[in-house]
Amino acid sequence: MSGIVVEKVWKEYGDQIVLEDISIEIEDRAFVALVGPSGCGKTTFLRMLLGQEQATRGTILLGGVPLPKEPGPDRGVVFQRYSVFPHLTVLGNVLIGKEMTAAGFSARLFGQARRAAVEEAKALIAEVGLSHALDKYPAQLSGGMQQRLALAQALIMKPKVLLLDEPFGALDPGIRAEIHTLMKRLWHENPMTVVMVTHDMREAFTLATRVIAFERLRDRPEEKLRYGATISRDIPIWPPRRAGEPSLIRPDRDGPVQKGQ
Ligand SMILES: Nc1ncnc2c1ncn2[C@@H]1O[C@H](COP(=O)(O)OP(=O)(O)OP(=O)(O)O)[C@@H](O)[C@H]1O
Repeated sequence: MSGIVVEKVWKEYGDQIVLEDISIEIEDRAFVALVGPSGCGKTTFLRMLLGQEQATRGTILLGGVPLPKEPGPDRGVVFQRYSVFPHLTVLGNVLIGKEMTAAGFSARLFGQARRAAVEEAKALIAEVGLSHALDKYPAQLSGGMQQRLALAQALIMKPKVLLLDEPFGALDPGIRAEIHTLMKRLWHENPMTVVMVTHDMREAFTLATRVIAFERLRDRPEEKLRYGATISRDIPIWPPRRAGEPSLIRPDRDGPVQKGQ
């Protein structure tokens, strides 16, 4: 199970309260979009889910158990940029997670284990439409291709939760629409919960099952540093989208997406 429960979470840096009293239940297989003004703490929240930052107060549960205090293979992440390793090829970038976990310190796989990992990586690379670029390096790829690669790199570890920090924010509108279709397909096909930070409301409403807005509700100058952002809106998408299920009302918009679309 990949549901997330956030209970009375606060995040403070020194005197500055970034997030205050956040409580939310994110159901298994949801696709949550986090929106809100710049600097209100969306990335900080995502980094807490990743395990890169710890809550100052409160608890976060993943699948009913406390979140480990460091990033792990159960949580994949894709940033707006720099998610992939520049010195590894497309294939190398997708294989690296498997190599690191299976082979530990030497970061090498051998024999049958390597062949199986290469096959799995190639299948995933095909899923994201990069089969023709197996031996290319990230610098030789367009921005959209790099983000497709970053998705494949995260997904090979079969994360319970995929965390996306404005992953498509730097892409041109046409490329962005294509990658949205891919993202929908990946969410329908992989048993994971997705939490995505975005500035783009259209993107939020195109992809998500639920849109959560963070906001600093009290913003008097004298209180500026002593109040953090909290959840100001929690909007379920209607008609509802459900992972892996065609929608009776809007199958073209909300149902599983065919490969090649
Ligand atoms: N490691 C840190 N140390 C101190 N302050 C930090 C740290 N990380 C973030 N902050 C502060 O926390 C606040 C929220 O930052 P965060 O990046 O989470 O906001 P955001 O909503 O993601 O912003 P944006 O939409 O512009 O990316 C900012 O005031 C930032 O300066």
